[in-house]
Amino acid sequence: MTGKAHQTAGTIDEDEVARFSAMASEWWDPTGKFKPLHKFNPVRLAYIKQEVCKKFGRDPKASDAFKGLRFLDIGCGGGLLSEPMARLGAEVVGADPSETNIKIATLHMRESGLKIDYRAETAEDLAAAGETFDVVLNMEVVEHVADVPLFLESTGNMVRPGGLMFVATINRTLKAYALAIVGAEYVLRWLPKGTHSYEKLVKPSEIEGPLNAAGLRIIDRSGVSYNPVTDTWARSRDMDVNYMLLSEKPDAA
Ligand SMILES: C[S@@+](CC[C@H](N)C(=O)[O-])C[C@H]1O[C@@H](n2cnc3c(N)ncnc32)[C@H](O)[C@@H]1O
Ligand SMILES: [Mg+2]
Repeated sequence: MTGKAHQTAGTIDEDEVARFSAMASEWWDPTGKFKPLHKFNPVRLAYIKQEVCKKFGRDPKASDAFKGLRFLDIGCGGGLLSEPMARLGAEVVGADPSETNIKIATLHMRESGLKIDYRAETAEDLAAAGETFDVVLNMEVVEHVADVPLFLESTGNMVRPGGLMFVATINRTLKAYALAIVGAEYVLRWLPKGTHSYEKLVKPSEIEGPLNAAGLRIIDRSGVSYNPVTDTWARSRDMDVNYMLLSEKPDAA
């Protein structure tokens, strides 16, 4: 510790953003410090595809299933979600307060031959600019922000009527402390020590309240659980550790 005062501004916790910037070169290394996100990707991408296609009446088999839909990937990091969305035809804004992350994401997007609107901005900046989206992806970010209600309100307000928001995070339970912090950081070393702090973890009710206040309605809740035999993650009913919430904004009357 440096003894320096803990700096926060709006939803930004400077220590958190600096931690991600320092690891940014590893975003696209499936065996590096972001290995858990690479491992999560199949289950979360399948879920997003299924739910977006259901909501917007798209054919999940179509290569351009998301054509004409505008997505926000908030806290996009290196773009592990932005790229597959763009590949399905979505118009994607990827935003992250870390300039370093945005540089890495932009380089990788060019190598992939995709077009994504990457911005080093916060949710509150985008909301203040009046941006709106059909789908907001809010994945593994809420446990790293300085002001959870402001973050959820800002992202929630940007969902268009008839639109969706996906939130994924880690619950604040003893089981999550044992598995997602002690297990994943200290025993298995899947993540660098200090990646998650127990007191910053967020309970589902602490997400649902602010989302309801922003006019969203929760339509699905699921756990995401690890199977050590297959070394894969799958959706489950156990929300005690990793979980996802899907919410929708009702159509304008
Ligand atoms: C665990 S990563 C998740 C990356 C990406 N969403 C994914 O799931 O692949 C968390 C990201 O949140 C970003 N972040 C931290 N504070 C933020 C804030 N206040 N607003 C938006 N993003 C933030 C970090 O820079 C980092 O890229
Ligand atoms: Mg996390």
